[in-house]
Amino acid sequence: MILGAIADDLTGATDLSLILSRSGMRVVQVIGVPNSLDAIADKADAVVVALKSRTNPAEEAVAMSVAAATALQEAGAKQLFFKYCSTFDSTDEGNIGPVAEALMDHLGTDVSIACPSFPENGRTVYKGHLFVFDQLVSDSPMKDHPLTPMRDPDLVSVLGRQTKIPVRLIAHDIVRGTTEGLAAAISAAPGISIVDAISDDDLRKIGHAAADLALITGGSAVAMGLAEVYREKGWLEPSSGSDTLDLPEGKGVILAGSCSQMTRKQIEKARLTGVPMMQLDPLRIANGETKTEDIVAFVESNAATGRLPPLVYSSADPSVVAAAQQALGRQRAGEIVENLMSAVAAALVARGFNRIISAGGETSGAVVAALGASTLAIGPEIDPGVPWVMTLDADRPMLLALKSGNFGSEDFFLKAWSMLS
Ligand SMILES: Nc1ncnc2c1ncn2[C@@H]1O[C@H](COP(=O)(O)OP(=O)(O)OP(=O)(O)O)[C@@H](O)[C@H]1O
Ligand SMILES: O=C(O)[C@@H](O)C(=O)CO
Repeated sequence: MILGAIADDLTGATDLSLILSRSGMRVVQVIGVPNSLDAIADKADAVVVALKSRTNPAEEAVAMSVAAATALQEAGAKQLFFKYCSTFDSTDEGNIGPVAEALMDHLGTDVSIACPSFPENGRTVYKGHLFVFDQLVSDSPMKDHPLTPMRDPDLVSVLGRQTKIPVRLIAHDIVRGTTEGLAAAISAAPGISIVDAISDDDLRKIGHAAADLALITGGSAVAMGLAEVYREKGWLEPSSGSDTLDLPEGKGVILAGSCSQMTRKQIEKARLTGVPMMQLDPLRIANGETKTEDIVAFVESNAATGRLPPLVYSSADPSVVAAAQQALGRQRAGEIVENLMSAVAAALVARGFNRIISAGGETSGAVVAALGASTLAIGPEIDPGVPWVMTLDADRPMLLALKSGNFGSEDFFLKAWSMLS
C-alpha cells in the first residue's frame, strides 16, 4: 500500500477512490475504522477509510481519524491523506482543523496543506476564498446546508477558527510558479497552508509539491497528481485501476436525504420522467405517522427488475428544512431521517433488493451502515466524483451509487440506472 486515506464521509471516500482509481491505482474502500487491513493491504495501492465523522463532536472525529491513521500506517501506508468536502463543510467547532491537527501530531509533522478545490465540479480556491461555480461558497446554496451551513468563504479564517496551528495562504501566483517554489513555500514555516487552485494543472502541481509531506488534506481532486508522483518515486507500477464490475441483476431503489440544490433538481427530473416517488417528512416520522413498513410496501409494489427504481426522498427546500429543525432540533431532524433511510435499506436488502442509489453523504453513511458491508470495490464513473461501487463482503454483492449531495448532472438517477441495463 502506498496511500492511506481517511475520509470524513462515505460519498467523499467514494469520490476520492474514483479519482485514485482513474489515475491507475488499485483502490479498496473500507467502511469505518478497520481492525486490521492485512487481508487487503497487498492487493491495493491505496486504501480509503470512509468514516462518518463530519458532523460528530470534534473529539470523536479526532479519535476515529487517528485510529484509522494507525491502521493505515500498520498496513504500510507511506503517505496519509485526510479527505473532507470540496465545500469545506464544517462548523467553527470542527472538524477539519482538529482532525488535521491531530493527524499532524500523530505523524510527528508540523507542515501540511489544505486544498478543497475540485474544478471539474465547480469548486475553486482563489486568494484563499472558496468558490462554488461563480459564487462564493457563502453565497451558494451551501449557506443553507442542514448540518454545516457555510457562511464564511475565507478558508484561512474558517480553518484558523478551528485550530491552534498557524494557518496561512499560498496564493495563486506561487502555485503558478515552479513546483520547487511551491514546495519551498509549503515547508517554509510550520503550519497548514491553504493553497489556491483553480485548475486541474494547479492540482497536479500541488500533488508534486506535496510529494514529501506525511499528510495531505483536501478535497478529492488534490489527489489527482499523486499516482504520477508515486510512479516517479518508483512505488507504483504503470498498472491500471480496474473499473469493470460484474453487475448482478436485481431490484433497486433510490434513497435521497440530501437537501442540496442539485439533489432537489435531480428529484424533479426523475419526477418528470415518471419515476414512482414517495416523500418523507421528519415531523411525520417523529410522530409515528410514517413507518418503515409503509415505505417498504411502496417500494416493493413499484419495483421490478429492469424498470426504473422508485425514489424515496426527504429532500426539501431550505424553509421546510428550517421548520423541521425548529420543531425537532437540527441534529435530531437529521438523525430521524437517517435512521429511517437506514431501516428501509436494511428491510429492502432482506427482501432481495441489491441496487441502491443514495444521495447525500450522511444519508449514504446511514444506508450503507445498515447493509453490513465493510469493503467496496470501485467501478465505473457515473458523473465526476460518483462511481458505481460493489460491496465485497456482504452476504451477496450489492451495487451502490453513493452520490454527494451536490454532485451529478440533473439526470443523474436515470443515468446511473441506465448504466446497469
Ligand atoms: N426534510 C428534512 N428536514 C431536516 N433535515 C433533513 C431533511 N431531509 C434530510 N435531512 C437531513 O439533512 C442531512 C443531509 O445531509 P447529507 O450529508 O445526507 O446530504 P448533503 O449534505 O447534501 O450531502 P453531502 O454531505 O454529500 O454534500 C441528513 O442528516 C438528513 O437526514
Ligand atoms: O468533496 C466533495 O464535495 C464530496 O466528496 C463530499 O465530500 C460531499 O459530501
